[in-house]
Amino acid sequence: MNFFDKLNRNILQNQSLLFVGLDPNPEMMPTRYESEDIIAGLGEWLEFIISQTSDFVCAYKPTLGFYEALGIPGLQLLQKTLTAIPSHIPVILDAKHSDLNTSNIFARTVFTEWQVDAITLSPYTGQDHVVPFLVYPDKAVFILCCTSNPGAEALQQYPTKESPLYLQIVKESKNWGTPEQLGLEVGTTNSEVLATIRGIAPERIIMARSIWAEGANLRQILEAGLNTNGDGLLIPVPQDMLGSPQLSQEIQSLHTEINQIKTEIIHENSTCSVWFSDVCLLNQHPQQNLILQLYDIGCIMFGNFVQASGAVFPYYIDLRKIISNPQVFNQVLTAYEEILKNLNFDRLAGIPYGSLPTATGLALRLNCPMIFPRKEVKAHGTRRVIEGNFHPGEIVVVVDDILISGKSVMEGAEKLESAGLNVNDIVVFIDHEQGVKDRLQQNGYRGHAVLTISEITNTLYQAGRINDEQFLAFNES
Ligand SMILES: O=c1ccn([C@@H]2O[C@H](COP(=O)(O)O)[C@@H](O)[C@H]2O)c(=O)[nH]1
Repeated sequence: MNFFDKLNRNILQNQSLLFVGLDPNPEMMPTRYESEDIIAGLGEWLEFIISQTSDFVCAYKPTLGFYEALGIPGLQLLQKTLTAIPSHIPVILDAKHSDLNTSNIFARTVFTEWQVDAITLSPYTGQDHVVPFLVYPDKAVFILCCTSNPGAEALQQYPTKESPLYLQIVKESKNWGTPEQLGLEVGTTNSEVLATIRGIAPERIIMARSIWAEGANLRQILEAGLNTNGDGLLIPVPQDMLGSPQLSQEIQSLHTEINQIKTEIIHENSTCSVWFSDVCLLNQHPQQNLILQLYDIGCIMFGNFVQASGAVFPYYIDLRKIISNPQVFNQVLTAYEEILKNLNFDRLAGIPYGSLPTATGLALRLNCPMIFPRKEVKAHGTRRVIEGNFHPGEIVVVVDDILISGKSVMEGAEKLESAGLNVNDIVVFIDHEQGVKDRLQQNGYRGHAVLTISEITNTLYQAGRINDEQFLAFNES
């Protein structure tokens, strides 16, 4: 199970957004654990913390620096701590790793040997540093966006309060990994900072830090940091509480208080009292992962977009972007392939320009000759309407990105037919619905689509990527 699912399962099971920092800090260790053997005392304390809190948290966060500071016995203690954490609870190793040169080997050690589920990283070395951690698909990273340390302000707020560096980190790091694999670490006592980050990154898990430093206003923190589904925010258990012999009771009452405020906030924010979506939250679309990735790389946009026909749609699909993301491109090709393998054809044709890379990828994968009808015929050279070799009478399957009115794909098919080729099937990635497949049928073509636009919007809504307003705008269009 991947980090994201493991985390969400614990959030649900323990009804908790709380996480516990496991810091073997001798300065914070309660006196009742003091002994000749400091490592043994710290170990007992950490085991007590885990046993008292495991029913009330969604994750643990051991801080590597505290273990390292204790030398080799400290790293042995880390192993003991990791063993003591129940295996169903995700572990976020707080390493703030920042060295590009050691990133490959460090990622391998923490994820395959220590088997932690996620790690915190410093953003300064950029995406190159993050990639070695993201090649482990079940694991995740948290990017340090800001800290509450007053001395850090000179950097974090630079160059201006309106456009500070820490917000640039949030914006930039969103391009580095999917929301399932990349979360944000936000250390702040200021709920406005949290609210601004939530506004920029509505889809990310935010791991809040330092919120208790100035006597936190829990309600403000939750209002600022929760996502539209009322989660997506991890709250630290206050450090002082971890020294208490009544830890279990204290964490339980904090847990109750948070859930109570959270319920109130969700209730207050549910502005849509009469409208119920018909999305079934239990059924996950088989292509959910791919849909979310397409959304995250900017292939699916919501807003008011004018189409070629002049009509305004509440969304725009730009599948041309997939060529810049080989991992998503590959998955898209696999989805087309699933349909193509059941069809009968001699050649494959892409509709320029958007679908030429896809058709090329499929031709290579299926070892099938490719051709394409030109969009405009050149006034010089061969003046060919169809590029590539073919024999009249052959069957050609047409591949395109999205069907809106069906005009572009049918124009392409007609050019192929006027050259003596036969087109029976048209395969697209997205069907806009509203009768376009029937229109193809009336013109003698069978239309096939990997996804319909409503499957996409339902999935995005269900996953919290789009809000009620965007979802409603789509359904009313
Ligand atoms: O969201 C969209 C809408 C349209 N396109 C482009 O238009 C054609 C499909 O439109 P028809 O009306 O079916 O001709 C499609 O091939 C795209 O090139 C788009 O990319 N995204």
